[in-house]
Amino acid sequence: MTGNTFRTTTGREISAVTADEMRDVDRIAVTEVGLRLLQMMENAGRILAWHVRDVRTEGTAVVVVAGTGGNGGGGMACARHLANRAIPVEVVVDRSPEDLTGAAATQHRILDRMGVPVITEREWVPQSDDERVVVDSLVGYGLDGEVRSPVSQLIERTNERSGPVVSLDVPSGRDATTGDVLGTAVTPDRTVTLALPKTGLESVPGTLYLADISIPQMVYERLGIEYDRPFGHSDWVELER
Ligand SMILES: NC(=O)C1=CN([C@@H]2O[C@H](COP(=O)(O)OP(=O)(O)OC[C@H]3O[C@@H](n4cnc5c(N)ncnc54)[C@H](O)[C@@H]3O)[C@@H](O)[C@H]2O)[C@@H](O)CC1
Ligand SMILES: [K+]
Repeated sequence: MTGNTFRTTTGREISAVTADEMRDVDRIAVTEVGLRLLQMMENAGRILAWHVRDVRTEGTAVVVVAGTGGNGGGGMACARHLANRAIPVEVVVDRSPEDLTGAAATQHRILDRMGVPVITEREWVPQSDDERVVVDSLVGYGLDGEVRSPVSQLIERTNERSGPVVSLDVPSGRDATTGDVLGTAVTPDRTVTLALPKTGLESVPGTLYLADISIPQMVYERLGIEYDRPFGHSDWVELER
């Protein structure tokens, strides 16, 4: 990242945004364009599921570790798309499902009706030889400070896994704007960030992909953010490290 831009592996320049700028993008997309959170989340979850299938070795199961916000909702949508392809998937939520609200509660209810196993942090005691792919959808740009328990434990357990780790939007525990590790953070093999790359992703390890969640150019124009439609044939682009 130079200045405030990343480059795609095909040489296109892409603006990077801070967490506050991304919150503004989210807000304008909803209030001025009328996009709903569940629509953007569905794009996130579906493209994340593609990347999980891309890293997964045939026959390996997946565990999605989900928070209670938009990031968690994206992870649960991803779990649904994997279950629809008969890929063994289990969801670990960082508190009892009854405490989920909004979009995360909607995603959870669907998984529950589909019979996708959803367990709590206390019930997730992974074996050391657990080769499963771990999807990190605990927290994205909504991290409000040092990571608190039980999220900190879930981050540690995710890092102890030997299987591949895919983070949604921002590796949990990293400040989306500065990239600082706030206590502890997931070390991903790949990060699938949404709409525009976050400035804090510059020093994050692993490969980095940008996913299209259907936010139109007019939102960026409204906010004075340089944006020239990075998505062509594919729903995602790889960003240079
Ligand atoms: N346009 C966009 O950028 C969109 C973003 N979406 C997703 O929504 C996320 C933002 O959603 P939210 O604003 O709900 O926030 P997040 O989902 O990023 O974070 C909130 C969650 O993190 C937990 N949390 C926050 N600070 C914590 C701390 N210090 N210690 C422990 N837990 C902590 C909260 O309890 C909650 O579970 C993005 O990162 C992205 O993944 C998608 O839903 C689609 C639209
Ligand atoms: K995350």
